Amino acid sequence: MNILDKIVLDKRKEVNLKKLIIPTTQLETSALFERPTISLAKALQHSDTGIIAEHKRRSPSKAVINQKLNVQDVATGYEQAGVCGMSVLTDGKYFGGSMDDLLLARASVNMPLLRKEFIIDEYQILEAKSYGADVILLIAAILSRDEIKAFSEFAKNLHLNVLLEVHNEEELHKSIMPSLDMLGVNNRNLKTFEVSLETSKSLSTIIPDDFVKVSESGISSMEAIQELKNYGYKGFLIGENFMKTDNPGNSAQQFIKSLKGA
Ligand SMILES: O=C(O)c1ccccc1NCC(=O)[C@H](O)[C@H](O)COP(=O)(O)O
Repeated sequence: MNILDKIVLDKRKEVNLKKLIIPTTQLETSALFERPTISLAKALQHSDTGIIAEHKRRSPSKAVINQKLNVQDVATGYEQAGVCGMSVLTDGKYFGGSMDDLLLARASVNMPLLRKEFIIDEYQILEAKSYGADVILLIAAILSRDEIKAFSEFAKNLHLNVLLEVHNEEELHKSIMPSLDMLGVNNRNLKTFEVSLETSKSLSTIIPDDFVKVSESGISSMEAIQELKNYGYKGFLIGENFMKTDNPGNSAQQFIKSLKGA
């Protein structure tokens, strides 16, 4: 069994258990549920850098990245650096994240927050909204077309942005639909962990112009961003490159400064 199948299997068990502890009615009546959301798609369209900075303690491909920092400091550092939005990994078993990370990030900043999760159930979308997210991620590799349609429409009804992630042509063709805001190309193959920016370049031509294009993973230089911009990318999701440092906010600030000066 590959790692993605294993993650999904664990996620189903986790979600089924969570439903017993916090019922959907409780999520829907939480204080944060009715708040207005902030659009990441709009922020990216109007940005000259397009950086979405991630909070990522560890990962299946890299084990430990940074266990020392707290999410509030990382979030405020990213906001002060001028990023367009922040991605918060909420998976505990494989990434060391939690829903509390999302909540604490929401309490600290006023920029678009993406819940980075393996979404396989509408329950997780309600959870995302009630813990302060503005955007959800849907991963084409683990969802059918019908699920992508149902989950994205469900999220749109909650005024959440939807970022749909693909890694190859087949996933892209399966996923194109009007209920998506952003199309993300993950440069990392989530089954083998191989990373290549060529994936973003080659898929760029077949992504319709109606979607904001986001390139994800393995981005660590401003040269890479400048090149990806030539392929129409507006958003750049960066995790490890910032999180492996002692001060991710500072790293993001330096990165953005050099991007703007280039
Ligand atoms: O990062 C991993 O090892 C990973 C493994 C399996 C599924 C997902 C995984 N990562 C999620 C992400 O998409 C990245 O955290 C995100 O794009 C940032 O990537 P990077 O800048 O390379 O940390």
